[in-house]
Amino acid sequence: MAALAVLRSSAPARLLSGSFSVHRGGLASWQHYQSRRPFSNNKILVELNESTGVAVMKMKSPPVNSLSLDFLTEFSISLEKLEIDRGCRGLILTSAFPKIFSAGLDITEMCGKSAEHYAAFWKAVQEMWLKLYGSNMVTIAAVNGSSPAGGCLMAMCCDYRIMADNPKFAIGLNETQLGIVAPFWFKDTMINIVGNRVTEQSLQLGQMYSAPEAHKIGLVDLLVPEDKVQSTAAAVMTQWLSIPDHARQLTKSMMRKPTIDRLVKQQEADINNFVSFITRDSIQKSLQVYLDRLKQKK
Ligand SMILES: CCCCCCCCCC/C=C\CC(=O)SCCNC(=O)CCNC(=O)[C@H](O)C(C)(C)COP(=O)(O)OP(=O)(O)OC[C@H]1O[C@@H](n2cnc3c(N)ncnc32)[C@H](O)[C@@H]1OP(=O)(O)O
Repeated sequence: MAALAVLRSSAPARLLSGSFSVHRGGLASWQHYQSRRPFSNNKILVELNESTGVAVMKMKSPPVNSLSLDFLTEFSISLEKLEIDRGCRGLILTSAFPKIFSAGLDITEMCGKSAEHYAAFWKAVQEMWLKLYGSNMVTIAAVNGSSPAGGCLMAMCCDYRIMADNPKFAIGLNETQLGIVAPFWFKDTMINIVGNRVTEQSLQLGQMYSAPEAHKIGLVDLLVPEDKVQSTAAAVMTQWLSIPDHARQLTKSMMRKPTIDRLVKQQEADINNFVSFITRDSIQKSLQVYLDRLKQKK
């Protein structure tokens, strides 16, 4: 968080516009952030409304917004651009697809690859979490579909979660169902929202909650009809933005810094843990079985 605060205060918006090709239009128009990365397929669509200072980030990586290395890299770059843009105070994170917010980490990135690949992938997951959980902006997740594991983590990083009121949509940290273990910073993020007891049970059972259940345990803050998710997110954003930025940001930092610092202090060790865990034969087998089941379910 401190690092992001420094970035924000030291990088003038003029520099950002020049470096990253941010095109600004009239007051009422939406701005499109174009990524220049050659490997980018534009898996993330960002629209910044200059008059409100609110950006809507839509995840658009078919079929299910799984978090691949490319996706995570593009996500972190997009987020950093917004973070250093003084014209942007709030971020609404949502999905371009009805029914799926995000399927979580891309399981194919964790199967049959090299140790170097796993290390790079895990670093990208860490960076996504550090940037989103540590953001100075007001962040609201407009959860318009199911959101298991890494998808749930993304939503949990936000300041407020609004979910479509559909019992078919599920959210939760289901890692144990895949035979893997949510790392301590996933666990800490969840504890900070729903407390220790609910987190312990959820993580051990790999529990997925329907939208109404998630609301009941406080994992999501508000349920609204599917067609009202975006408009409600915008209305809630207006409320949050009525608080002076400096006071809200310092309060957010005070609440989240200890959790963030815990990972920052052991980022390398956490990558090594991940690599040695994911390269075990038994874990590779579990993931492959899970993936095969997913593909066969049709
Ligand atoms: C000691 C401590 C050490 C710590 C070590 C750390 C260990 C690792 C920790 C990892 C942390 C987080 C893990 C994750 O995030 S794992 C991902 C978990 N996600 C899931 O379980 C979701 C699985 N997907 C679904 O449930 C469904 O797909 C859906 C999202 C509900 C959507 O359903 P649908 O019916 O609309 O679509 P479906 O036909 O199922 O899927 C379409 C195609 O997409 C493929 N797919 C789905 N999810 C993923 C995914 N997460 N990764 C890769 N691919 C995915 C699916 O296989 C279909 O493919 P195809 O069309 O058949 O080819």
